[in-house]
Amino acid sequence: MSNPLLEVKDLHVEFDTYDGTAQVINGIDLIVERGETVAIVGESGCGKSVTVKTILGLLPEADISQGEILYKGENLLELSDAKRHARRGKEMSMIMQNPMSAINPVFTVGEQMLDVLKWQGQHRVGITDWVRDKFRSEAELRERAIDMLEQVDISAPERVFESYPVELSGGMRQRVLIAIALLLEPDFLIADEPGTALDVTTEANILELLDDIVEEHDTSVLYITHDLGVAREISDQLNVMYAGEIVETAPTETLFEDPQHPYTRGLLESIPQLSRGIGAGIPGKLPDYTDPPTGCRFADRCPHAETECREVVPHLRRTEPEHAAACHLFEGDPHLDRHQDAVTEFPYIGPPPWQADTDETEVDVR
Ligand SMILES: Nc1ncnc2c1ncn2[C@@H]1O[C@H](COP(=O)(O)OP(=O)(O)OP(=O)(O)O)[C@@H](O)[C@H]1O
Ligand code: NI
Repeated sequence: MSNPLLEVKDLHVEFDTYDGTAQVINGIDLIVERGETVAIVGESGCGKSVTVKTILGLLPEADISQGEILYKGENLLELSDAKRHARRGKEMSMIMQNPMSAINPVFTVGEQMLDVLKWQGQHRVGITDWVRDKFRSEAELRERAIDMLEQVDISAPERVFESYPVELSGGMRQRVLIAIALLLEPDFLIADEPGTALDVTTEANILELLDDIVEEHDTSVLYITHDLGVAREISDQLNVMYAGEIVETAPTETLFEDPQHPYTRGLLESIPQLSRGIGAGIPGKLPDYTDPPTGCRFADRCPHAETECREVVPHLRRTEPEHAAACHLFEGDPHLDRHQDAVTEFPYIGPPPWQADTDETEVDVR
């Protein structure tokens, strides 16, 4: 059977807020196979960052009320802080959403890179490695850091090595962050919207770069984005997230060819409006996490919602061998039939946007 690198099972994450308990993550299941790039897409506030920060153990204020996070078969939630920290150092690495907040402004790029090489690497290595690392000369470490800067396509690596973060452009800083994240050759890389702070061309470059590096080092990646186009480009498996739940998951191409959940379909249809943000094409907004709906969290925005949808939580279920959706329209065969009707009457579910384009072209030609 499969032996995934990461398996998140029925994860629930809550926060205490002034308005009460915010039930942000509501039973997420997630699998990252070895060597695979998995994306999570969803609109702003749907819980993407909370999910990845929980995986990395970076949210001490969060209450993880239920669930398991298995990494190489070991439940991270049961590990001591020290052990978790060690995993994070070598095996897992993260590229943060905001490059400026993730880099320390008072140290040069080089100082920060050397720091990672000297200290973080130590947690993971055996004693022989440790002794070897300890006596490895500063010059050697410097060489390795500069080599990594070169690998992320920084053309003047020596100069960047000596620079302070403020002296660099946003794109350059993001490259530096990628270099730092890859320094210890992690098995697992989490990238939380590494492109958001950048202009489109720079983002495309960064994506390409990440893709190359990941292939070369056989790294598994969990990639967070609110951009379906980006997710399509970079991922093998796609998870659509809505209000702290995974509402649909499938191999990326399958998901684009046969989107099933009404939310996914809404997202695909609103691609032309992406400049206004994902989800902007779907009327309504995310529910209040301190007072979430009883049934489907998307029901209020779903023109096809029925009584059952408002009363019963739809769980993620397999609809095809590699495809799962959390929607009552897909529960059992009779419901599948019901879905066939829904396809024609559902306002968001016309033909997918790219097919609509093709049809139009054909009409023009005639
Ligand atoms: N430490 C916290 N305490 C209380 N609520 C939090 C905390 N961190 C996040 N939240 C809430 O959890 C929800 C999900 O936030 P999250 O940052 O995961 O969204 P996101 O999907 O990453 O959005 P974006 O695309 O804007 O980054 C939000 O409503 C947010 O206010
Ligand atoms: Ni986020």
